[in-house]
Amino acid sequence: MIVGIPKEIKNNENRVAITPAGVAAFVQGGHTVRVENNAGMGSGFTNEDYTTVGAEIVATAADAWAADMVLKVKEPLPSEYGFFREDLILFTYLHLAPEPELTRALLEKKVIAIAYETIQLDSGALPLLMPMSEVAGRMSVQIGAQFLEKQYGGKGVLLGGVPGVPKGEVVVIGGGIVGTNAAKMALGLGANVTIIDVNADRLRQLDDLFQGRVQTLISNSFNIANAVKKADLLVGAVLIPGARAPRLVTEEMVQQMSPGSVIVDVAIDQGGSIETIDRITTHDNPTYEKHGVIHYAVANMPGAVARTSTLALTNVTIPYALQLANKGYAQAIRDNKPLAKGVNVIAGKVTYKAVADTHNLPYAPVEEVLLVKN
Ligand SMILES: NC(=O)C1=CN([C@@H]2O[C@H](COP(=O)(O)OP(=O)(O)OC[C@H]3O[C@@H](n4cnc5c(N)ncnc54)[C@H](O)[C@@H]3O)[C@@H](O)[C@H]2O)C=CC1
Ligand SMILES: CC(=O)C(=O)O
Repeated sequence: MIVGIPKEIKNNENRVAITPAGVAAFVQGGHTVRVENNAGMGSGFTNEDYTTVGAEIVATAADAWAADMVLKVKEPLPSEYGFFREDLILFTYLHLAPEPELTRALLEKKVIAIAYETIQLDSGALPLLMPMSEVAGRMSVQIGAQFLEKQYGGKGVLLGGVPGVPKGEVVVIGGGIVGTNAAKMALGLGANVTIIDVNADRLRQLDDLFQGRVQTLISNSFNIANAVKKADLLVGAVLIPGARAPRLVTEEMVQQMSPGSVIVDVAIDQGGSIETIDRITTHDNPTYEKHGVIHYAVANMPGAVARTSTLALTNVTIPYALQLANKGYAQAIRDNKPLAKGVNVIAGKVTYKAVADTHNLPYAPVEEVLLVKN
């Protein structure tokens, strides 16, 4: 199989979908890997690092997309839709719920679109989202701490306080991977931390994990309103896999926050969980102010710490990509239930229910589509 690795083109997206170690594994399996010129530079991998282990360097994005399977990091942008074609295997983050146009383009061109973020183990864990959620969760607090500083427009609160002075209040909505990692960092800085989740069992686990050092609250609008009001830093970290993020924090709640507070909505890649977040921001221009509150809504946060993120991401994506290459997509999907859950679009059908429901499109189970297709 020919595997293509285009250079990422999203604003400040420095990650790349393969490392030299990944190339070596594909080449050992008898595959050809075409890496776009300088695709790895943002993560510290030179063209030579790739050619040494057997990759071909290709000059243009079109050359990299002319492959049987394209591995990427972020969802394709409109300028890349022209590379779609029938039976191209596209393995990447897709986040289709807030992306109707991308969904339509993948359907029309009958791409086999497999989303990292919906591959799911029987335990419910999302193994290809997890490492980037660890990164973004940790980053959310360091970013929030920075924007709380006066010179960045914040209210001038040090999250850990100092003896004799109140600590900062960090409120995290969603106690999964992002939320847990945000809480770890916030506690490490010495802040007061509240975690809100809809799943009471998850709150019990968090209470054990943090040995009572965080306040846990069940998610309802009353608890959210009270917690948001006192937050210096609010982190949005909810997820319903595949679906648009629920809007849990209303504009009225944001108006109750004190001026110079900061919101970091990590869940923006699934559409965002805060009503006043009405746009995706970029690393170049990461914040805007509304009701005196700083809003941060960057959808590719890990791109800023690309070396760490590329290594962490490819550790988990490449084993699945190798199965797709070694067995062919149909057999790989049949053999691997978690991988099958990653298939969002195939043969012009939406095969992930939450995506179909969000866009009011018919849903077709992937197993049924494969039966008809092959
Ligand atoms: N902006 C960025 O660069 C990045 C964004 N993300 C995104 O962060 C979000 C969170 O990801 P993970 O932590 O990995 O997900 P997760 O599945 O580990 O955790 C989500 C949590 O939200 C909770 N939840 C669901 N509905 C809720 C509600 N109504 N109220 C309160 N809690 C609720 C769930 O019970 C779960 O504990 C996802 O949208 C993910 O794609 C992840 C990495 C990077
Ligand atoms: C999860 C995701 O969208 C990212 O790492 O950019």
